[in-house]
Amino acid sequence: MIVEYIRYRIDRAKAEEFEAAYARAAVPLAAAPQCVDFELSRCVDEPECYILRICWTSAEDHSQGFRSGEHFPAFFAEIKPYVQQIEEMRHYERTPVRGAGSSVPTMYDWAGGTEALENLTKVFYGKVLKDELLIPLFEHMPPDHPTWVAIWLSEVFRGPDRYSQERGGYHHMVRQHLGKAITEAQRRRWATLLMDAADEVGLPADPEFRAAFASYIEWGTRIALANSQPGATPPLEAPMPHWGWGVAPPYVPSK
Ligand code: HEM
Repeated sequence: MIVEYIRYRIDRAKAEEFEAAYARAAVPLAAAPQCVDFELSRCVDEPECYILRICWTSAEDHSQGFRSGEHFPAFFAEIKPYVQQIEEMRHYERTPVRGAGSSVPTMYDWAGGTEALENLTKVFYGKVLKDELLIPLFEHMPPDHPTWVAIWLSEVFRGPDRYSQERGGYHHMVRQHLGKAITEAQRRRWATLLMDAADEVGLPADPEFRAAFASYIEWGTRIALANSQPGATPPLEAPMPHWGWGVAPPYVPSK
């Protein structure tokens, strides 16, 4: 992916016209398969200055694919009158320095932290040990298993990285599922009992949290099942997965 920055200096009297032209140009831009996303911002301190950021799948895709593609003529027709006002138009490579801020709470905090997740797994494994489909897999589990799963979930949901620091991270976890030959019926029961436990211990029940939580559990259980099949050779080293809110961040009423 490559980021293109285009800086404009637009006469204040033309600002409204310029923004309207870009709103129209956004339609063919959004339709172009080479375009990842884009955003036009106006400078608060110097309102004549605008910056357009466009992420392209690659510099070549932009210069060759988009410019000779079917969406370019409609895009260019709208912005052509402003080409003379461009002060900079260049591609930038992204660096690894990036991240999310803390304006949105982590799923870990929203869930209630380690205590809430430990409570969840305690109640959950109580159910597992009474379930005839799951007992064969878990009857010999060590007593601290629920705690370690809670510590894993805490780290996945952006809480403390204790599973990595104290247990061996992804490398340790992935090996626990190898050779277990988990069936689809067992996977589904595992996920269902976890959701029952979430209700029972009062994990936040808002649609946003439960949707994000369930999506991790669906993903994780499917991976556990795949990794557990006879002959499966999953990578034994990989970064710790982290899960966020996805398309629906938590609903916080405005004050
Ligand atoms: C999101 C899904 C899942 C997560 C996050 C998860 C997490 C974990 C973790 C962290 C461990 C190692 C705990 C430790 O460090 O001691 C583990 C072990 C294990 N998991 Fe999972 N797991 C998932 C899905 C499943 C499913 C679907 C099954 C079977 C239906 C399963 C069966 C097991 C078993 C049998 C062990 C070994 C228990 C033992 O030590 O005897 N897991 N899991």
